[in-house]
Amino acid sequence: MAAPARSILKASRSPVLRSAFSSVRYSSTASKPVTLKERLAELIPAEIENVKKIRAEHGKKSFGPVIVDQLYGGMRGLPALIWDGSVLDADEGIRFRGKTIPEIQDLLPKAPGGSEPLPEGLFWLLVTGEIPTQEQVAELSKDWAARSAIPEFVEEILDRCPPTLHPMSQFSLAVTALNHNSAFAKAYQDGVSKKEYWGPTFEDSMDLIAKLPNIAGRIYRNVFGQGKLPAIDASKDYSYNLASLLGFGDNAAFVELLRLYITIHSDHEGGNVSAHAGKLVGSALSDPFLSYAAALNGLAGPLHGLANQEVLIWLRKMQSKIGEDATDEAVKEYVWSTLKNGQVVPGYGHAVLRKTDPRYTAQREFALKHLPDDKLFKLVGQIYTIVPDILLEAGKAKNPWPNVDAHSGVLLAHYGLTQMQFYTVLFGVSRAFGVAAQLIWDRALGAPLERPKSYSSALIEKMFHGKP
Ligand SMILES: CC(=O)SCCNC(=O)CCNC(=O)[C@H](O)C(C)(C)COP(=O)(O)OP(=O)(O)OC[C@H]1O[C@@H](n2cnc3c(N)ncnc32)[C@H](O)[C@@H]1OP(=O)(O)O
Ligand SMILES: O=C([O-])CC(=O)C(=O)O
Repeated sequence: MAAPARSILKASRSPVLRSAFSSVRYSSTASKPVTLKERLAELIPAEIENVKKIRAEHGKKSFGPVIVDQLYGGMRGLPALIWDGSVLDADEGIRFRGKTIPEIQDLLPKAPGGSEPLPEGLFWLLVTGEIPTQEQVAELSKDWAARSAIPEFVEEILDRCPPTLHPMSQFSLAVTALNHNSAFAKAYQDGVSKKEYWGPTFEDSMDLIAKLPNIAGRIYRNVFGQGKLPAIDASKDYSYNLASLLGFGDNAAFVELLRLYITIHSDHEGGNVSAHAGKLVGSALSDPFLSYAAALNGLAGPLHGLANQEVLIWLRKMQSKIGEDATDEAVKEYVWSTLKNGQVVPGYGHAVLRKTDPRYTAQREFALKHLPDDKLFKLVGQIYTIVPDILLEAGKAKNPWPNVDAHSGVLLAHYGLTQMQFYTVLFGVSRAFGVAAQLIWDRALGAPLERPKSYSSALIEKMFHGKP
């Protein structure tokens, strides 16, 4: 993050943002840790006041002009959204509540014997701005395990899907169907006051996250014929259970990989397609299941989350064309042929980032530790030395460096999760953490219906006709 943005965060009056930099709050009662919902209930009133104050002091201040190119250019750089869980700096990459990936790897609680952060802790951090205790994280694992069962009719929906239906479409169907039991939808019908929206949103968000492993596991086993689903183990953490549902519970390194994977894919500020889709749909007071299904439909696009599937397909095609131990020259030729065919190099470039994605680096470090001799990992490393120069020479991409998707599939494939059509489902499990955290805050802070202004080209021509 750029230095001014960092100091703004540090100087923030927001109790939530400020707490990311201050010491951890522990329970006053020794026997029972403060739950996430209790902590939220403590934080919300002060944050409501804080937002009021910001709007009173700065509400009429400008971020600068909006130019016509931004309307035609996918709104790049247009300041348009509030998103509290994370902020992205073009050069440094993502910070979760002010913390870099190496910092959260260091600070968040780990599983016994593990060295990667537990995603439960990341969710706590996204929601509260605070690093939870080991006990609080263990309570969250238990809570999610207790909420993890999916209704029988959702199981039936998944079982009836043809295996040829893409796993992301199945995922979105199942998440949409969870709205059947939405606490928010019910509370709204029952006439809940606006001030209470956050409570049922919190319950739905917790249910959503908790149920995703069972949905993902069922899709994986149905589509790829991997046999019966085991039961969730209430004594284990979220990532262990997800790994177990996929059939990899006895592989400790894979479980660690999932802990890292879910943590780093969780949030990438608010303007990316999936996060924004979730927030936008949530602004109509659609419940968290409907909102997150919208996010998943965006994540399923090849320029966004599906790129992790595309990377593996591209790498495998490359290997079959030029062999496993190809020379740099052969790789260069293959990359150029991709560009000359009018295709993008998947896993490279980014709408905001302008340097190597720190999530790529975190995954590379995991690979160096656990699978340094994997052939596909070596190819990924070789490509890193080749693609940026080619993209620069081609002269179009603003960012020639790799993003998170350039590395994730290689790690999953190493442990035997080779079905790349499934990869974006795992991304979707993780991204729910960030979208859900913001949905809770949006409802707590009374975020309004989103409705930006659009213009026709004819009107733009008329507005600026004859003006320099
Ligand atoms: C989780 C995530 O969502 S991370 C991103 C995952 N997506 C990918 O990896 C797909 C490959 N990358 C891309 O397509 C792009 O870099 C995106 C979609 C991520 C960002 O798009 P933009 O913000 O429009 O990028 P940018 O401004 O650099 O694009 C300018 C031009 O360079 C091209 N370009 C950008 N990245 C690449 C690439 N990796 N390979 C080839 N061309 C590229 C764009 O297609 C565009 O071409 P055009 O002028 O003919 O339309
Ligand atoms: O930030 C973006 O535009 C894309 C995204 O979600 C990510 O990189 O994780």
